[in-house]
Amino acid sequence: MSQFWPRLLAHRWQRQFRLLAKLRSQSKSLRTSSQLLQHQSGSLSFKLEDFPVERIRNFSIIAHVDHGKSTLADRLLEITGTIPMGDNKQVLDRLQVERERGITVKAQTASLVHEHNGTKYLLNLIDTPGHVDFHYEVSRSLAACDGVVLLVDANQGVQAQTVANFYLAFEQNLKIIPVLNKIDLKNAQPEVVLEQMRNLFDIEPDEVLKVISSSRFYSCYTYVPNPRYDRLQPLKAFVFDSWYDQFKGVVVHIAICDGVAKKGDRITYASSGKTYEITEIGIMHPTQVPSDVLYAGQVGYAMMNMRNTDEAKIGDTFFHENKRVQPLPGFKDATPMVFAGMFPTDQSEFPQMRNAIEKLTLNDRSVQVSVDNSPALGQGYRLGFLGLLHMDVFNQRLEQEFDASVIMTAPNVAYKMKIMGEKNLKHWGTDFITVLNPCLMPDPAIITEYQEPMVDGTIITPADYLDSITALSLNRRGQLKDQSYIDDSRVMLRVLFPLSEILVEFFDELKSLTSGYASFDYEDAGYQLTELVKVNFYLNDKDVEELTMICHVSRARETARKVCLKLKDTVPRQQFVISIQAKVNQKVIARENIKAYRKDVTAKCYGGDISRKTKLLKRQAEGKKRLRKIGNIDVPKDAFIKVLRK
Ligand SMILES: Nc1nc2c(ncn2[C@@H]2O[C@H](COP(=O)(O)OP(=O)(O)OP(=O)(O)O)[C@@H](O)[C@H]2O)c(=O)[nH]1
Repeated sequence: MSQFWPRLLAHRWQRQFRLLAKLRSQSKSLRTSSQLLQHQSGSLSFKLEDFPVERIRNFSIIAHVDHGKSTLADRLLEITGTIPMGDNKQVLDRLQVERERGITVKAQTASLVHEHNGTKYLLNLIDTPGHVDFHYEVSRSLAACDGVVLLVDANQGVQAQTVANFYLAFEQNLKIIPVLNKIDLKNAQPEVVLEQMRNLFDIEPDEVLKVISSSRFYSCYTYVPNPRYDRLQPLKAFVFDSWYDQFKGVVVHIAICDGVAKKGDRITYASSGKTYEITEIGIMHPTQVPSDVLYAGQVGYAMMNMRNTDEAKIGDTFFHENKRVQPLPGFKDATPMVFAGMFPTDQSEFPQMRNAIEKLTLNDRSVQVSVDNSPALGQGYRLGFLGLLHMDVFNQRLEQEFDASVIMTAPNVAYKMKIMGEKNLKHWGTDFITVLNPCLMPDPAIITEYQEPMVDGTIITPADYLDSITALSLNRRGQLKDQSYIDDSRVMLRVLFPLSEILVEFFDELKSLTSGYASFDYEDAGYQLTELVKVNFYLNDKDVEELTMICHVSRARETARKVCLKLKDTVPRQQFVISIQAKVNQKVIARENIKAYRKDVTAKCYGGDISRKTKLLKRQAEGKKRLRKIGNIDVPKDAFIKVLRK
């Protein structure tokens, strides 16, 4: 039945449905928040003034995926009476995408008060994501901390992200409190894991706290040093996160270094010189609770009637108007690894999509945004992400939090190319260009050198799988750099991979080869010389630009064949034969044919009902508007997406 519905109606209906689902999920999370707020009676039961820096502890919980960070945060919130005791599960994972996927994608802050040996402490804890794609969140959070709790699962042991997170904290000179978690599990091997920690991090077994569901954890914050700031100095506040609240506008997360910030204060941002009035200020307890004031060493949120989302620059410093202080160094920009085009499903929705992207990137500064245009998909953006999961989550958040309906093209990496010829140098403005969009790759005749992005991969695996992992790595053009045992039966491998080789299905293959026992993490390793080709696709000799791709010489034929087959399945038959070809430098490397088919929409109308025939022909004409004409071939717009999606 639905195939006879006008598409627009179906599209509207889908949007309505999404909106309804969104409202339902919002009211659910509002219920949870209001329960929490009721528990807090809407105000704080303590005074922030009573917490000088000596009685403040700011720390992050860091670990590999699923090692128990959010659960530990739940227990701490309960033990300190911040939330009622009960069946609390990952309370700080507030986003719908986090609840649905069961992973943390956004670092979340909570301030709590706990009494230890007769002294009350103000704890500010940050629950961080574990997945490599969100490591920017972790590194940003560490800027507001003096220490970290490094959690290790006693069953799984040290994993690839444990190593990455350890070094992140180590390089920032933070106090590391090692905690062995899940020691209640039947298969827990605390002795083996302690040995791994000694081998890899030089941490002695007696330095490690052993906990079951965090029951003994609460006292470990006493090992975190207190912040070294001064309440009596002029105000210096550091902005380490920001987000857009539908009702309240732009909200910033701040760490007060020196001085005191109060509601009504006029403050100036170091980077823009713009001045605002603080309209609300408070702490996350664990939801926003106004306190009207924040003192040196404390962490909280503030609102200041910003008109544009780009005014809340993460990494910025603010101070009292006319009382300028030396700003803090800020953050290094994230280096995007994967790029993809993003277009509205309907061009008339471009303004809504732009608005949604602006608001969401306020909460996720690791996304790089530039304007893009495609002949088939219209006006849109080219976005840079830290990985495929990051790209997927961003897409889902756009739909769930902003009701934006978007199309994403296939992901690609950024290649570098050296070009020659004076005319070309003038045209490009440089002899070394970065190509983010394969369509914009110059003619290979003027390219003298190709470079592709590389990553340093860390794989931790039981030794039994060593041979199959080595074979997989070689098949992905990996170069084995190092191999060492971290205990009697587990090995850590360092492999240099071309980034393009680990983007698609590598992780899944690794997991299935090792029955889920291997873990993988990677970091940027610069660029390396390579051999690349541009593959163009043609339908009856017409170039289909949006399918153009750049790949390694050795991969061209296999990739081209896959895309041709997918096109054959996706492009509807027409009244003539369609030839599909993939070419490199005008040489055909793969081809398929789609047989002719004569479609007569009026065929089912026997008899002479002319009005029915006219109606069918009119509907067919309307349908053509949604088609992209390539030469004389009508291709539905979603056919590209189906082909581009791997
Ligand atoms: N048996 C046992 N299970 C635990 C313990 N701590 C956490 N878990 C379980 O481990 C799973 C993962 O816990 P999370 O707290 O979501 O892990 P996480 O590190 O926050 O996960 P990401 O945010 O996705 O990286 C959940 O099913 C928890 O119930 C523990 O001490 N013992």
